[in-house]
Formats: sequence, structure tokens, C-alpha cells
Amino acid sequence: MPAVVFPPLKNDLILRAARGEKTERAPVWVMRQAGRYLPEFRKVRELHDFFTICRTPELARDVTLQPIERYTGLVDASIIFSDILVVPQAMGMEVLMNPGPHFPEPLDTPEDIKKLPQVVDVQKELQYVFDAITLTRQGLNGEVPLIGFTGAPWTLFAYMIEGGGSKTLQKAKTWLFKYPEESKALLKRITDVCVEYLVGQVRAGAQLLQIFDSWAGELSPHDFHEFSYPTLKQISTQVRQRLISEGLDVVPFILFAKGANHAIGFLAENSGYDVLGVDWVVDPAEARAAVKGKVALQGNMDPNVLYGGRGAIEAAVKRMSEGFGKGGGWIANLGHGITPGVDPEDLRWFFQCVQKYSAAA
Ligand SMILES: Cc1c2[nH]c(c1CCC(=O)O)Cc1[nH]c(c(CCC(=O)O)c1C)Cc1[nH]c(c(CCC(=O)O)c1C)Cc1[nH]c(c(C)c1CCC(=O)O)C2
Repeated sequence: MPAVVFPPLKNDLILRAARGEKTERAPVWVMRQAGRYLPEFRKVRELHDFFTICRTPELARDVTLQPIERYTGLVDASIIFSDILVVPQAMGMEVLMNPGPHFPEPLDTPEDIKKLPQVVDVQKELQYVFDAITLTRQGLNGEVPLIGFTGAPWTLFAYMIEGGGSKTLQKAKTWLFKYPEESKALLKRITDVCVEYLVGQVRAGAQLLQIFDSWAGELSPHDFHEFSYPTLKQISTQVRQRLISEGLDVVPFILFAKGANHAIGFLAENSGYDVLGVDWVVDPAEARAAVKGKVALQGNMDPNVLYGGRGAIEAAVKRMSEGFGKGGGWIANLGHGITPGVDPEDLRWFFQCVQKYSAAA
């Protein structure tokens, strides 16, 4: 299959920062930047169900482009509109969004794994995401790079067992501690699908890849190393090998292991990711010290500061910029996704403040 030719890229700030280079200012984007805080997104959502948007490449493209159009010149990356839960769907599970994620038939015991198909044809099941990526790359016209993503195996495993959000992850942890071998086997199956899925996204046109391990911080350091880290390492190793052997671009890999701040020094040294995303519970200067310049960092303002008004936003961005410093290798972002109640003009102010305070002296 010949590679698709895309319009030339006009803004490569995030690609340079992801490689650890010094940049004229920090590139900036926010997680969930196409989402319910945008009135133009809510309008599309009135007409279409959430997963219908994900599965209709033209709609996914239009929604991905909404924040790029609204914040032209202020935002430095786009992220494909989709969800981490398309992977469990591809593995044969039903997932609804009403309004949070809901699995009518979660995995109760290891016996239930038998209900899932043995082989997953990732190319076929997730073709709609690949098509959305290709269409979005065309639609972006080179304005900013496009990020592809997947959920991390541990986070997806937890959703597949809990059947939705959970405060304690009691069911998923019961699996880990009662059925460790079966848990590792299921984690491995999810990992294999993630590898195929990420390679397919680069083939389709993704220019960076982010792995969301949203529930990494629910595991003790020991259990993170036992159950999550090996899958994250397998992903970075195998995806890189596959990109090289297929002659595809070896794009930067971003790992957002939310809450696993105990591990960032280890991850910087060993994980094979170019960028580590950090949440707001870690101090920027301490994160910098922990990773010893081995990786770039992404983050980390508390998303709730966006409710504090312009003064609070400006002060937090100034502090964050001073903390990460002017050495380069920093991608400004929130420490987690933007939430539905934020005023889009306050997000504009966040972007403007990053541009001002992160500018190299
Ligand atoms: C855990 C997780 C999910 N999805 C995702 C994660 C990892 C990041 C994180 O920890 O937040 C990732 C995700 N979900 C969505 C994106 C799109 C790209 C982006 O703009 O960042 C991305 C990268 C769209 C979405 N995913 C969802 C929405 C809102 C649903 C709607 O439109 O009704 C959007 C825009 C729904 C969703 N999807 C999920 C939840 C828990 C929810 C409900 C809570 C919420 O609304 O924030 C699962």
C-alpha cells in the first residue's frame, strides 16, 4: 500500500520539544481538547451518539479540527477524536456511553475471557480510526501535528473488568491478586492489540503517539512494576521495531501514567518513551530533576485552575513555566483532561499565558 502524501507541516514545535530540543517557547495542547466544554462540539453531540462520531471519519475529523479552528496559532497539536474504549470494542466487548462508559457484560472471572474472540483483526475492527486519522491529516493542512493514542493495557483491563468507572477498582484488583497469571495473560492480549493499533495509526498518518495509563496511580509501586510496566515496555519496544521494519516514521512516544509519579525516574531511564506526561501532584522542578534530562516532560496544570479566573490561570502558568524552566523538552498541557464546565475563553487565556511565560529569554 503506497504511503499517503500529506500537506507539508507548518508547525513542528511539539515534535522538536518531544525530542528534547530547546524550543523558542513551549508547545501547548490540552487533553480532551475536542470535548464538551466547546459549544460547537455539543452541537454535533446533539445530533450524533458518541461512538457514532468516533466511527464516522468525517465527523471525527470535523470534531478534531474544532479546537484547531477556534484557537488558530495558539495550539500546537491536535489529537484524533476517539476514545480509549474502542480497543475493548475491537476485542469483542460492548461499550455504551451513557453518559460515562458502561459495559453491559464486563469480565467477571477468567472464565469470561473465553467469550472474547481468540484473534482480533485490528486492521478491520479499527479501520474507521485509521480512516479518521488519514482524513484529519488532510483536513489539518499541515497546521499542527496529529497525535494518535491508545489506552494502556492496565487501564483498559480495569475498564473491561469493572464495566465502567470505579472509585476503588476492587474488581480489577481482585483479578490481579487472586488470578495473577490469568491477569497477565489478559494484559498480554490487550498489549498485542495496542501494538497493532498504534502501528496502524502511524501508517494512517499519526505524527506522535500517546499512551493513556489513567489508572496507573491506583497501583502500588510494586504492582505497577509487576502488572503495568511490562506492557508499557512491550508497546514502546515492539511499536518502534515495527515502524522501523515497515519503513514508517519513528514518531515520538508519549507515556501518560497518571499518578505513577514514584516511577518517573525509572521510566525516564528504562521505558523507551520520549516524553513522560505528569499530573499536577508532582512539582515541575522535581519532575525535571527526577528524569535527569533523559526524556521530555508534558503537563501539568491542575485542570481545575481553569475555573479560578484569569488571575489564577496566569499565576499558575507562570509558576509552571518557571518550574519546567527554559531548557527545552517541555510540552505544556494540563495534568489531566479539560472538564465540561470550562469557559472556552479561559482556555484561550491559558494558551496565551503559556506562549508568554514559556518564551525563551
Ligand atoms: C479514561 C479515558 C476514557 N477516554 C480517554 C481516557 C484517557 C484519558 C483520561 O484519563 O481522561 C481518552 C479520550 N477520550 C476522548 C479523547 C479524544 C481526544 C481528546 O480531545 O483528548 C481521548 C484522548 C474523547 C471523549 N471521551 C468521552 C467524552 C465525552 C462524552 C460525550 O461526548 O458525551 C469525550 C469528548 C467520554 C469518556 N471516555 C472515558 C470516560 C471516563 C468518559 C466519560 C467522562 C468524560 O466525559 O470525561 C474513557
